[in-house]
Amino acid sequence: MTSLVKRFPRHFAWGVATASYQIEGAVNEDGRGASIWDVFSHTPGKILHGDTGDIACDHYHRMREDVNLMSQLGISNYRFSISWPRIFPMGYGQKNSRGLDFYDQLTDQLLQENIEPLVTLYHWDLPQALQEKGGWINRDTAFYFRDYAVTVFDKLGDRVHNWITHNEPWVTTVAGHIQGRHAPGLKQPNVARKVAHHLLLSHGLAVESYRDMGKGRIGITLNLHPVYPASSREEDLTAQQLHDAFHNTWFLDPVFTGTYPEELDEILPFDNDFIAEGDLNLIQQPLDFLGVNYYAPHRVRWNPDEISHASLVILPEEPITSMGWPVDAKGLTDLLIRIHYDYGPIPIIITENGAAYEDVVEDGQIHDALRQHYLEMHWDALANSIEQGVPVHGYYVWSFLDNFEWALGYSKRFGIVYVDYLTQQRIVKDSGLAYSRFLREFYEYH
Ligand SMILES: OC[C@@H]1[C@@H](O)[C@H](O)[C@@H](O)c2nc(CNc3ccccc3)cn21
Repeated sequence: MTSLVKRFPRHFAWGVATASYQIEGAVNEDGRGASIWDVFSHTPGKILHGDTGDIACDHYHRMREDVNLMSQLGISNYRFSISWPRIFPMGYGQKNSRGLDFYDQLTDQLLQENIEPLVTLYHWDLPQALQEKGGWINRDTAFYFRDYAVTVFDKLGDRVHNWITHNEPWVTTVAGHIQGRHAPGLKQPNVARKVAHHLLLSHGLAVESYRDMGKGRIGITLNLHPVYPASSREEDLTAQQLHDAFHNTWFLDPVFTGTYPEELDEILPFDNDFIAEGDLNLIQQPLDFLGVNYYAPHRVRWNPDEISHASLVILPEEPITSMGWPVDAKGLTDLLIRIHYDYGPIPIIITENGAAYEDVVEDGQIHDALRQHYLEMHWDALANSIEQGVPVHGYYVWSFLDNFEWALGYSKRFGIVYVDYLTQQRIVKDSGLAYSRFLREFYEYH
């Protein structure tokens, strides 16, 4: 392990990540408005076991304890998201000062513990009031997002200098509007291109506003996968191209080149009546970094019945996590090198990487060797990327705490800290202790 710390630059930002709806709870407190995830999780049949984020990790009431635990573990960077409906219960208009106060106090607590905040403005919890006006299908939502971002920049921008506009707009678009397995639960492929465009437009508007207000760094986080063909057959190579457009270049291209990939039109044709003059220039705002959420590669075979014309292939004997995702750290290196050579030397931050496994509490401990091994393999792959010239500036474990895993509720645990949801007790897992030891070695070496 010690040799690993030498392979990362001195100012590399090691951290942990969470998201508001997944950990906060307190959904009806201090003036918070409803989000689309409150509505979705309370809709029968949408979430495994009928779980909701009503309480989650009760982080809204345990914030100081949680920040203190990060500090005890030697964590010096924390990525969290802000709940838009805590700030604007109706999505726009009347601000909720008690909602702003929570994030103000969280920021101050982090800085007191010498933990650098990385703030995500949108991690899927759209105010329900905006969904009732069309949500991301409505172009107005992009401008409401800009106004929300400006309000948060104004409140926290003197102390928060690292910002992410959106977490995984692909998931909001596809899981939320095509597959229906995420909020708002729509199955309308014909609106997907418009939803993605409005999400990207809101990103560009927020970045443009930040350039007038702030002196820090701002980027976007995309969930990206290297895409490998299952064979060298022509149809599998075609599947690779279309799947890559659907999962990766649909969002990478507009953000970095101001264009949409032509391959996408084969699988999601659209009449571009929703693209206004200047939109793509706005979306292509220069960024300070690209956030990459990496969990696993995609190996694909041709399947015209799938929207991307590709099905995922899991090789026999290939190790998988309890999400069914392959464990392949080299995929991270392959992905970062591709981004670097296709989109230029944009600084990269791994804003999420982690694994869910079945955790068992034994004598008050959790011996999660598989998760620890997963993480260490990916740190090695990240070092390989840096050694091959990719400017990686940070890495955030998903997640600090076990939390509400969207449609899977509390059935999947990604945390390096175990949460007993009956008692809200936090127990640092072996992977969390290993991370702490690694961080200590890193800071001692540098
Ligand atoms: O699933 C684990 C995490 C999730 O808890 C985070 O909120 C989210 O940002 C997140 N993104 C991925 C990777 N992308 C993905 C999204 C939907 C289905 C499968 C993978 C994993 N995760």
